[in-house]
Amino acid sequence: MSFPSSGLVSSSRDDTVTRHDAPPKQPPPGVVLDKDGKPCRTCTSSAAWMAMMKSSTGKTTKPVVPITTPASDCPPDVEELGRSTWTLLHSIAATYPENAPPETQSITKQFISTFSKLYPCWVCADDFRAWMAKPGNEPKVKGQEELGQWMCQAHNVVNVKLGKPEFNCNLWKQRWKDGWDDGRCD
Ligand SMILES: Cc1cc2nc3c(=O)[nH]c(=O)nc-3n(C[C@H](O)[C@H](O)[C@H](O)COP(=O)(O)OP(=O)(O)OC[C@H]3O[C@@H](n4cnc5c(N)ncnc54)[C@H](O)[C@@H]3O)c2cc1C
Repeated sequence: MSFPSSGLVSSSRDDTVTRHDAPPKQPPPGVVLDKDGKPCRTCTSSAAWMAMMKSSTGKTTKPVVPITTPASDCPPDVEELGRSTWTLLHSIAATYPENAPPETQSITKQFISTFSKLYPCWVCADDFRAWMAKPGNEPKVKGQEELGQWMCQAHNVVNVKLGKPEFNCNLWKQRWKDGWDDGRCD
């Protein structure tokens, strides 16, 4: 499926901005388009994706049973991708050295920089890179506590953007390393 020549501003991974000249055509509500005008699945919630599929065909695909959420072995939407990625990123912080040697600090900075260019939700990646580029927001990689706090702060920026509550960063280690003090993870 494609939405050619959307007329909308769309951005690409190399930070160029493309304007299509054809008459404007709105993407379906909540659906983010890629630079080539095709819907970006990893930038879109599964609810918006399925609504688009339904409206484009007039019916759900393979309607053996009413489908309200995709099967668990479908390509990830923006939320599943995000949850999996935060799990990886916070887990890296949770297993990071207390005091990282220079080589480890260097590869961690490289990893975060590369990650922010390759993240499959391009709108998310663009915003993440823009936030990191602001003074004071560059990755803090000297040791575990510093990296964990920075990751928590970065995650909170996205939480706020999405209208979600901020996470208490004093608790990041219980959530991602030690388990909760009440013992439910033991
Ligand atoms: C770099 C990045 C940028 C993103 N940008 C966007 C975007 O622009 N638009 C969009 O729609 N989605 C974006 N996402 C996805 C979004 O952040 C969520 O992952 C997604 O909405 C699913 O949210 P969730 O409520 O299931 O929990 P998530 O936000 O995925 O969090 C998973 C778990 O982490 C814990 N947690 C929550 N906040 C914190 C924190 N601050 N520190 C430590 N632990 C925490 C909680 O226990 C939570 O259940 C982005 C993801 C990443 C990795």
